[in-house]
Amino acid sequence: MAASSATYFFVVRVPSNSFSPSTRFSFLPLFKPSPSVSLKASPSRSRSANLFARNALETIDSKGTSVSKDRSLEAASLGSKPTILVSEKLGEAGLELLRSFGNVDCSYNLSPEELCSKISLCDALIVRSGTKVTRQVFEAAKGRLKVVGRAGVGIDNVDLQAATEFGCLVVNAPTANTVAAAEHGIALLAAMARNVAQADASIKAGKWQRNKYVGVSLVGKTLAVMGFGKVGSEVARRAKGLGMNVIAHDPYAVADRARAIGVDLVSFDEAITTADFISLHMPLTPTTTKVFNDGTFSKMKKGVRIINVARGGVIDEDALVRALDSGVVAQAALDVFIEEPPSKDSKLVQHENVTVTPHLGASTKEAQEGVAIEIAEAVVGALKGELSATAVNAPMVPPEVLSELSPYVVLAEKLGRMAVQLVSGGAGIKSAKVVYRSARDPDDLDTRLLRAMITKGIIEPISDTYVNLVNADFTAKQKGLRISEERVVVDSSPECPVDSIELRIANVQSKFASALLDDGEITVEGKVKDGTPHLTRVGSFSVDVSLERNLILCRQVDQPGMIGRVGNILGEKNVNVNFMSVCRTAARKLAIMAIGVDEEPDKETLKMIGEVSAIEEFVFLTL
Ligand SMILES: NC(=O)c1ccc[n+]([C@@H]2O[C@H](COP(=O)([O-])OP(=O)(O)OC[C@H]3O[C@@H](n4cnc5c(N)ncnc54)[C@H](O)[C@@H]3O)[C@@H](O)[C@H]2O)c1
Ligand SMILES: O=C(O)[C@H](O)COP(=O)(O)O
Repeated sequence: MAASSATYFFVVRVPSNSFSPSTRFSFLPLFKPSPSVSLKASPSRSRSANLFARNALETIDSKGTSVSKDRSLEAASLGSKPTILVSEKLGEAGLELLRSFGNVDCSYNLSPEELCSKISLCDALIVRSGTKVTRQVFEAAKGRLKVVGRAGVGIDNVDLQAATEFGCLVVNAPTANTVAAAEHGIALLAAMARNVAQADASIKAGKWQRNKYVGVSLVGKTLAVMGFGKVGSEVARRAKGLGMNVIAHDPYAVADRARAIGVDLVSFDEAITTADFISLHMPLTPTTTKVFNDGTFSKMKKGVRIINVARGGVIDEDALVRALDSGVVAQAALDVFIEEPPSKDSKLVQHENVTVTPHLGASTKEAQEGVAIEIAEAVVGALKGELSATAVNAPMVPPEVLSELSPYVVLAEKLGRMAVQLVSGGAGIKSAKVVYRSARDPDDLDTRLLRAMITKGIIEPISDTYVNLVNADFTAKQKGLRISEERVVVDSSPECPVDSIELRIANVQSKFASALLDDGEITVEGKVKDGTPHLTRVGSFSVDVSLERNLILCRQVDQPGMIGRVGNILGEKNVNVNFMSVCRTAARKLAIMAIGVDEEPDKETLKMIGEVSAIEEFVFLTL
């Protein structure tokens, strides 16, 4: 049954007015309008959506969720625009941008229950550090939530694992508040050294305590910056300007970058044992949690002063109280706490040698406007299907790579969809192999996107799981599907990233035996021609048919009149043929006919095709 690859084939291009090839590429089609509503919104619906946006803004700062607000959210969520829930205060410029794209509901101070009850009506959620985006939130979203935007840097309040499992992209705004946070760190450093907060409180209480509030000087002192990233390096730069000797500890920082601003990178122990001031700027991760504890405080210079504008959780707060009481730590200035807000009777907050601010690091007008724009752009881009440069739980693919790979991404998904439909009982697929033929060096071809789309193509037709670049690998693992990849360097133009993609599925039965190679693997291969994905091989049969909507594959005994006979059946049933390709092993021997059709033929039409005597087997595939 398998034909040699040296086959004859010819192609009939059937002009069709009704078909318009899909030109828009979207690798992460995150927002899909509600299926219950027509995509062409009536003018009245557009008006009500705009009205909704206005109403929503009027809910700012309202505690709790009024019935009328949720009704408008429900109404808007059915429309053709995405619904974006903003759960903490966001700069106006960002809100404007969001409103120009979707329905925006600003509901602040939601309880966890209120957030969970709203979230299934929302396509995107924008938070700052005050909203905990837990697994329960993703569960309650029932698959609708596609993007979480963190208007700021730290994403420790978002359950990233759960986001990934639910295919929800998380993006942050990592740059716009850097300077604000660094300035706040310096403000706390200076205020602490000169007892500004304590002296202010004292004088307001009617006292005049000049001897009590004698401070310490900064010039000539050693500052250890723990975490030499964006904020840490800006703090270091400013501290140098104050005449401090700055050292830094960061296991991942580049020494040259530090040296360029006159900072030595040192070990953790050297940093904490030599510093007079220690300023914390690392993220909260399992490794940094409570990294400042009884053990580490005991190694510090007696009388050290600590500033924390990073995350409360990097310090064991009880241990810090002990270190302050014993005098090992002379003073601390804290903007962040394990629990926010901290309890009123927190020993740490109430300690006389502690200066506190309520997580104000990013709170300047300038930073908040910048963050709002940065996050709004990222969320809108993600909803449009673009990959954000600030994606936290998805591989970052540079825009130029993305645009180059875009037609191959479509091809990859269609090959996956095709292959799974060729398997009888598709759910039993355990492994798939993808072979990329390319003139490029394997290191010069990023296939993560292609692999994700093949996974999407294989999984989506046989399950209700939504697959995208975020959750593709996770979902494949969950379903017990192992995707292996092979790259074959071929002699073609390196201008073109991929010459062909071949997908093989082993250890399965096929409902179209001609799709099996001699080794028993279902094999389909495709290429991109003039920007359009084409099927170029099924099993060992060469074909050439553009992968557009629906495809009928027939194996037949080659004889005159076959194209006409099948074409007539389809024509009589008003099924528009847009492409046809026939490949045969030799004249009057076996042939494979691939027919692209715009409409899905009904069962009767397919039965009639099957009854054509020369047709040995056929399959209908939806792409
Ligand atoms: N208080 C605020 O309002 C405020 C504002 C902005 C940022 N932040 C927080 O400040 C921190 C830093 O922000 P950023 O924008 O500079 O982030 P960043 O990612 O640019 O820098 C973090 C640095 O920490 C380093 N790091 C990671 N693990 C470390 C470890 N174990 N020891 C030492 N260094 C380690 C990383 O290599 C990185 O260079 C984050 O926790 C962020 O959430 C707080
Ligand atoms: O990580 C951050 O960006 C800061 O902690 C700012 O948090 P905020 O947005 O809640 O002010």
